[in-house]
Amino acid sequence: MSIESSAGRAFAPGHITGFFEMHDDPDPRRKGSTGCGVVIDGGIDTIVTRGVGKTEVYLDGASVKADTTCSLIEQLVDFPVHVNCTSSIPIGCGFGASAAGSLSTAYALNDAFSLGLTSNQLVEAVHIAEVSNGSGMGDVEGQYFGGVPIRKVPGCPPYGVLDRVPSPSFEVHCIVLGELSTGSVLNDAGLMRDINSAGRSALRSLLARPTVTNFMEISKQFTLKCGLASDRVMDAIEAVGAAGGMASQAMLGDTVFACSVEETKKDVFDALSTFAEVTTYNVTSCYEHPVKF
Ligand SMILES: Nc1ncnc2c1ncn2[C@@H]1O[C@H](COP(=O)(O)OP(=O)(O)OP(=O)(O)O)[C@@H](O)[C@H]1O
Ligand SMILES: CC(C)(CO)[C@@H](O)C(=O)[O-]
Repeated sequence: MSIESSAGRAFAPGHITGFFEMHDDPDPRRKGSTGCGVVIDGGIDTIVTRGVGKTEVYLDGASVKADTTCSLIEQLVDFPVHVNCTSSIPIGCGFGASAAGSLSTAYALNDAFSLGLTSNQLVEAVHIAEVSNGSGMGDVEGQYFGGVPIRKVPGCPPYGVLDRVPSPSFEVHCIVLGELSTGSVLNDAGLMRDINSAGRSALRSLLARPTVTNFMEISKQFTLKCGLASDRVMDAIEAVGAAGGMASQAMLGDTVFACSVEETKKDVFDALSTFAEVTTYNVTSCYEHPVKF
């Protein structure tokens, strides 16, 4: 329901990718990534109203360029929109912020202006905006699916095929050490060859044993193979391992995400704290059970 006439509000969660493979295709709906990640309870909360003159996007109070969100809006409506995003995830650090900002905008527009679109139609519009701007390749599919989504076939519905690592809810602890531009990695053909070959075998291994522990282990192996990690990222991953937890690099960011069983949670948190401020998010999932990886 709209919060007032011609205003809409929606939240979309962040998504951290552990490993991925890119798939090119002339049809943007089929172009995208396969891989696996986690959907977190931090994300972007967006309010939209009809704009005056031109579309404007504000993020945490400041005006931003937001090309992805602007291309999404152009697909859905033919009038200017005022977009006000509030984020509880870092931007440009591997949390899928461009997709979360665009997906929340899509839901809010659908509500505010009674567009009558389904979730799949909104996801398709965001997916097209993401791949045509090179800001993401599969985050939006993960975000709408939730939990620990496995992207088995690239693209938006009905082309993309998703599944999930079955798991109760658990926490992920994150540290951001810097920024990594998604575009600069995706446009580097040499780097992408290594990433794609590592991503393909990672997906095969995960599907053979789809558990959170295996996801974390495979993501770490992927991080080691594709060489995107800074020294500090590698040191933090090692420190978490020594503290009894599991950690990997958030793709594509200069960011580490970690999880652990209850017994080592404090040690893992303390280990990460020596590198940077730790933010803890919850990964919601399909069933409830005391966490036991
Ligand atoms: N509605 C929005 N809210 C926030 N950022 C947005 C929005 N639309 C577009 N953006 C832009 O997305 C960029 C961040 O995207 P980028 O792909 O670099 O990282 P990310 O989406 O946070 O992480 P990932 O590496 O997981 O894709 C920022 O420059 C920001 O301006
Ligand atoms: C390309 C990517 C790793 C970073 O944005 C992510 O969008 C994904 O998993 O497709």
